[in-house]
Amino acid sequence: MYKSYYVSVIIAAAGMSNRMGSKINKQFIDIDNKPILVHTLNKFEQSPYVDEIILISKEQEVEYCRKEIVRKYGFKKIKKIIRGGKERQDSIYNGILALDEKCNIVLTHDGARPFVRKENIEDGIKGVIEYGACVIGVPVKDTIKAIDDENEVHHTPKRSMLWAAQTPQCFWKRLLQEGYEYAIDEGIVGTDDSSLVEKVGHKVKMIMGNYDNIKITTPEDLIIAESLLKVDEDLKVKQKIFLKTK
Ligand SMILES: Nc1ccn([C@@H]2O[C@H](COP(=O)(O)OP(=O)(O)OP(=O)(O)O)[C@@H](O)[C@H]2O)c(=O)n1
Ligand SMILES: C[C@](O)(CO)[C@H](O)COP(=O)(O)O
Repeated sequence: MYKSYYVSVIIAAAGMSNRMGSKINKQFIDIDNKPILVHTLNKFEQSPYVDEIILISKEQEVEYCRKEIVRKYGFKKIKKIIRGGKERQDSIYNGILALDEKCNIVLTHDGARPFVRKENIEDGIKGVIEYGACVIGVPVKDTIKAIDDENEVHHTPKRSMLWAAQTPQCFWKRLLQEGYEYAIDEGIVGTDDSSLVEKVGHKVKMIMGNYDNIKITTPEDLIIAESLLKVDEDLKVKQKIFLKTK
């Protein structure tokens, strides 16, 4: 369907895992007997719309990723393993510099979001073709308060206008590059890729994702992750029983 496009995915896996407090990079922790990062990479490897994956890793983990992730699990679409930088933004920028010259659509994704669905990947690519830039996200469920330096509530934004941004975040390559170059020139640091593209003045469309596309950040997220996998397994068993009885 998208054969005239070359879709690259940058997977950021070079963080410090400070909030997880784990001795090893949180992305190497097993859930359902496989590292979190392997679950994430599988989703993109299996998408027929993805042409290449650029994996961003800490310098001292590049060899580990090559042997224990790429070779061991037989990933074919991972074309390069690139070292990350201090912030997520620096890591993604290193990935942008390493993209194949044929690339015209880029999806950025957190290695720590293993529950991305194939529909999110497809919706993201469609979103780029239609709008130029889009982010997968979900409407927030809590009431959000903006606070001041004294921790006093400054104001309460209207909840119906608030969405939580997830990844994948998806762009024409030239828009993403423009956003990142502008951020470097102006010294802007954002917590996601979209915010940099927004700063240049480009419109970014928000696309409905799923509440289970969590970013594994703190220890309790591991418990949630195991439960989500169990729900997945239960569903598969139910589907098999359903198909057998049909
Ligand atoms: N310099 C960095 C920082 C983050 N990431 C990646 O970006 C994703 C989202 O970041 P986050 O969940 O915040 O991971 P960490 O930075 O590792 O977490 P913490 O802030 O708790 O240290 C993760 O997959 C992480 O590995 C990265 O590639 N390079
Ligand atoms: C990109 C992101 O996952 C969107 O929710 C998020 O902003 C990453 O932030 P973090 O500070 O690296 O957790």
